[in-house]
Amino acid sequence: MHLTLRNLRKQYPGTAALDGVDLDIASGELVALLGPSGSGKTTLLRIIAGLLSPDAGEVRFGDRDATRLSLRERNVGFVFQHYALFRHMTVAENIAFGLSSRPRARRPDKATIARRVEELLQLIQLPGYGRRHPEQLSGGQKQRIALARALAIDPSVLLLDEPFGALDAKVRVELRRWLRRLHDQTGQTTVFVTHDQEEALELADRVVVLREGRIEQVGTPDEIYAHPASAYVFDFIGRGNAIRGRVQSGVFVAEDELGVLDAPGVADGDALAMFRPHQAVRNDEDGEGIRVRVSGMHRRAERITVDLSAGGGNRPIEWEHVADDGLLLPAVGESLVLRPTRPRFFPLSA
Ligand SMILES: Nc1ncnc2c1ncn2[C@@H]1O[C@H](COP(=O)(O)OP(=O)(O)OP(=O)(O)O)[C@@H](O)[C@H]1O
Repeated sequence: MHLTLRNLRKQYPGTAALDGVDLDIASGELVALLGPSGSGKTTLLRIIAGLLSPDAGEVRFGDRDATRLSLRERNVGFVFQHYALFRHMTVAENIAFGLSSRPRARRPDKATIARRVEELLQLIQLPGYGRRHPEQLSGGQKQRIALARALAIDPSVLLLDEPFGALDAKVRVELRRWLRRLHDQTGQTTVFVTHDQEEALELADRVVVLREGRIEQVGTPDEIYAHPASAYVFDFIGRGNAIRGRVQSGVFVAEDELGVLDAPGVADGDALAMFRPHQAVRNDEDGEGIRVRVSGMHRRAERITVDLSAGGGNRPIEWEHVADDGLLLPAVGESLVLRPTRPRFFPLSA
């Protein structure tokens, strides 16, 4: 099932939760909606689900205009952040719910439902859990059951609203890999909401970055990471350093005479130079780079971060290394020139 979203708008008093969203989602794609709190992710997901009506715009499921259809009529599977399992029901009854609550004419018989439940328990790798009750499950298991329940109805599209948001970090990582494998098996069109960029980049075929109710960029994880369309995306997608300055004839001159960087092909004007903490080298010889002073150093697992400051201490810069025995680190207090190996330049509007 492919989805087409056209010019979706949703206004709340004082806030445009969605301000003209256009998006095409191909059949079988796993798309992540990524953005900070308040950027409109949940509003968009709920409009796709039919839980919320847009003020304007169109939602198409395949060739069908679904804008005014209910959740049930759209036949979507939905998983919320907080396990919405029915506590008084067994796992099997929970998974069966969407099928067993159908009107009699469309309800499969008991044996068919039982077979489907068994299939789904296998698929989510929890065979034999059918008789348990939700309180006998871990948080991660509950979310897998919630997913099985959403899949039971053979949904046209699977919609997941921060499904792993309430789980601890290690379980989250395991579950997102598991979800990716499951998706590769089922090929189910899936839209996944997250504010965690690592989760989006690891899981999705394509990532949609939202900002204040608009789409800032859509692309594969590699495109989004390597070619962020704006300083906003660069910043949101990973850690980054930023230096203000001005580009003139292919050279970026950092403000306050902090240094210069080659900026071939970049348009003249005020700009922000951004680079990742691990994409920089020391370059005291030929002068291209930013003059900095080492203000501190800390180690996190296998990584060492050197804290630098440029221009009298008010511009912190992080320079990250993977620790290895031969590494020659500068001393705290030392001055050096740091050359970003892959800087990106974004125009600064006045
Ligand atoms: N029922 C509502 N009434 C008023 N404003 C709302 C309502 N629902 C959402 N909003 C506003 O719309 C904007 C988008 O909200 P939305 O929940 O879609 O963001 P989000 O990206 O999902 O955020 P989060 O990650 O915090 O869930 C926010 O500014 C929010 O305050």
